[in-house]
Amino acid sequence: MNLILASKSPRRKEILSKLGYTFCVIPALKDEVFKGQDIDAALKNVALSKVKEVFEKHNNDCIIGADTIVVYDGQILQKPASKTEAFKTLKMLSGKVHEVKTAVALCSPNHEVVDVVTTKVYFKELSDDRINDYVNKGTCMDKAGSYGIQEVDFVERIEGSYSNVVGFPKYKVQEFLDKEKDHLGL
Ligand SMILES: Cc1cn([C@H]2C[C@H](O)[C@@H](COP(=O)(O)OP(=O)(O)OP(=O)(O)O)O2)c(=O)[nH]c1=O
Repeated sequence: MNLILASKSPRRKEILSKLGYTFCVIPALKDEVFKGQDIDAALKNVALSKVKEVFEKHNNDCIIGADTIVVYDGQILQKPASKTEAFKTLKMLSGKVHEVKTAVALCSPNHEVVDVVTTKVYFKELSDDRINDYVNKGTCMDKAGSYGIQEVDFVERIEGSYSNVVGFPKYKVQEFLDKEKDHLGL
């Protein structure tokens, strides 16, 4: 049984590699649809849909994937549609606390599992110039909440997993893959 990462995220690929796993990357292609009132349940569904899409074509393998969102004041903040939206999002998050939630999902011939990890992130007060400098670089465009914790100094402190904010909570990924290690020949 082979391990497949159902993600185009370079950060997820890097984290899984650093955990010592050998795998191939086959991103899920379907759009992410958040449905229902409960944010955690909707996020789990999105992560599961990614791994199930890839498992349909690779049903003898172990597929792991994830979906990350930022939640502020009950709002789901995904990747920005424009730099203007990114600026507005970061101005809204300035000086406030928000949550970053990542759902990790695994699907294999042996079992299917999904769980959500939440990290609280406290932002510093950010000036418009500081926000503009970051947004104009453009690297915010492929990141939930319009920022990458790994590339900004906006954060006062966090409560919870740092790797979860980046998009792949190491302890959860390890927990899920430990259950598959015999089948993965590890
Ligand atoms: C909040 C935050 C998000 N992110 C990234 C992680 C994810 O790549 C992205 C959230 O979008 P996702 O839809 O979770 O992932 P993706 O589109 O990058 O890849 P795929 O759907 O194929 O798995 O935001 C950071 O890199 N740093 C951060 O601090």
